[in-house]
Amino acid sequence: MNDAALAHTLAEQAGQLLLRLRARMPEAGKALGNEGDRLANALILDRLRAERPDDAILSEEEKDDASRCAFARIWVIDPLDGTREYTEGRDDWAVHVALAIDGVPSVGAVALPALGLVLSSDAPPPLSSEANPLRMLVSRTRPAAEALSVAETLGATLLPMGSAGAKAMAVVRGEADIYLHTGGQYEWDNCAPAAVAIAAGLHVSRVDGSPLVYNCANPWLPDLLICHKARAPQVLDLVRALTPAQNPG
Ligand SMILES: Nc1ncnc2c1ncn2[C@@H]1O[C@H](COP(=O)(O)O)[C@@H](OP(=O)(O)O)[C@H]1O
Ligand SMILES: [Mg+2]
Repeated sequence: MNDAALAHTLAEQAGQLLLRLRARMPEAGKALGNEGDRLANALILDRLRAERPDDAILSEEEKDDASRCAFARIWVIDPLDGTREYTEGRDDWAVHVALAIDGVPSVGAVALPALGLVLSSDAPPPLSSEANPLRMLVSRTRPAAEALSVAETLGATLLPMGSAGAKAMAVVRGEADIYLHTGGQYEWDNCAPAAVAIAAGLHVSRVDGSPLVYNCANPWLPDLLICHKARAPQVLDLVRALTPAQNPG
């Protein structure tokens, strides 16, 4: 099985496990989230260790191992992104399985199990046109101030949604136009979404316009922009205008 097929299979299987678990204990709240994180992580990591023993792994639910920084190939895993939404019985949660090679999000699969979908970098859907007014995704629990400000300037409609994967895939699927986030995320929150969005032909970057780089010693990767390529310069300019200029002296 090639890397893309493996990512797709693991995201899909973990998603099915999470759906079955939630059907068994729908009211369990935090305990459901913890159990979902643990079981989905075990499923993905057991299989990865068996099938790709020479690759490094970074997972939200696994103790980090500093030796990973020496590896060119690293699987970056979020077994359950949008844990809060998962426990609330909502649809906006995801499973992320990505492979970064030399820091680049090269292969990825994002399962949206409650929607019965797996989006993957080897077969992304065709892009649709932007809507008018633009539709802009923000976190439903902690919308970034910069995103709210940019949305107002663009006259964009706000779409609050949980999960970085669900939001990124909403742009890939043509359900929304811009996902702009600032203030905090880790590599596992955005690596698989970035891989799928790049393969789909979207603009994917940090909010300063630089590329998202993976397998850094510190996995903190706190901001991103995903949108149509033609829209990116305008959004990046608007974010820059909000960022206080650095004082060199
Ligand atoms: N300010 C922040 N600091 C750290 N992580 C953040 C964050 N904002 C969002 N995230 C993480 O990004 C994912 C999507 O968040 P949101 O739904 O608010 O957009 C969540 O992942 P998990 O559900 O895997 O913890 C959340 O923990
Ligand atoms: Mg996450």
